[in-house]
Amino acid sequence: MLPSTTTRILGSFLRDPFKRIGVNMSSSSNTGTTASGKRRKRLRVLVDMDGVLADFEGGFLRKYRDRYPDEPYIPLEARRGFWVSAQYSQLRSDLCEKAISIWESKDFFSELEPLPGGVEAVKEMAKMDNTDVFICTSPIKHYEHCPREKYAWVEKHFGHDFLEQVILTRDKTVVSGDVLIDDKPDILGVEPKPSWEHILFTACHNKHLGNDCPHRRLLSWDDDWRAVLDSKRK
Ligand SMILES: Cc1cn([C@H]2C[C@H](OP(=O)(O)O)[C@@H](CO)O2)c(=O)[nH]c1=O
Ligand SMILES: [Mg+2]
Repeated sequence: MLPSTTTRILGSFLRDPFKRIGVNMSSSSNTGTTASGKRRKRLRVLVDMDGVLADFEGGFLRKYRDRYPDEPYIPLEARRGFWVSAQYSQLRSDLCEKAISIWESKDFFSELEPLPGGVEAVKEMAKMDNTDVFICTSPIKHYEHCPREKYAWVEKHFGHDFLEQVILTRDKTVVSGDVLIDDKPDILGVEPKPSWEHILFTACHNKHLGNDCPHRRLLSWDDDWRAVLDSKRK
């Protein structure tokens, strides 16, 4: 049985008591109404976590150098390719294991520093009319610490209620949305045509990609993310 309108509105209020319920009520489908009476598209924004909100690369390098002070390392300016372990194994094959040991350790994900402006931007998005924001992040398969620590990170930086907005998935192509802001250049999965447009968030490992990479970019959270969202409402 379909939930009644009241149940849906109540559910939406309980999920986000700070959102203006009046706007949600006028948007039982995916549209809302502006002050001028025009229908406005309701937007679903998916925001990646590592490399977009949380500083995976910086956190990795710091802990790798602390644990293996005598081993060679790759400075962030020299990072190429999404997978850290792939580049470390090119440096010396046994460094692959050492790199992996860092993000499989307890406290790695929970202690990542926020990237500048990211938490503030997502909080602002979440308050915008006609906008639903989700943090869409992939856990590593070594699951002892990572999934719990990703939730702990969101709770620490956004508060307990925002846990409602977390999507943990290894396949982001099956998640529906209008945009996915993500630092991984190739996001593949079982769905060949994901509903979202991938906006590539610039990171040390992807900034050198030129025309090989067809996506629109956000250079940082200082870049005009509001314009990107507006472009998807039209
Ligand atoms: C192994 C590895 C993981 N990650 C991140 C990406 C995923 O998080 P996210 O989806 O939040 O970006 C997570 C699991 O792969 O760890 C990197 O960014 N670089 C790496 O080299
Ligand atoms: Mg990422």
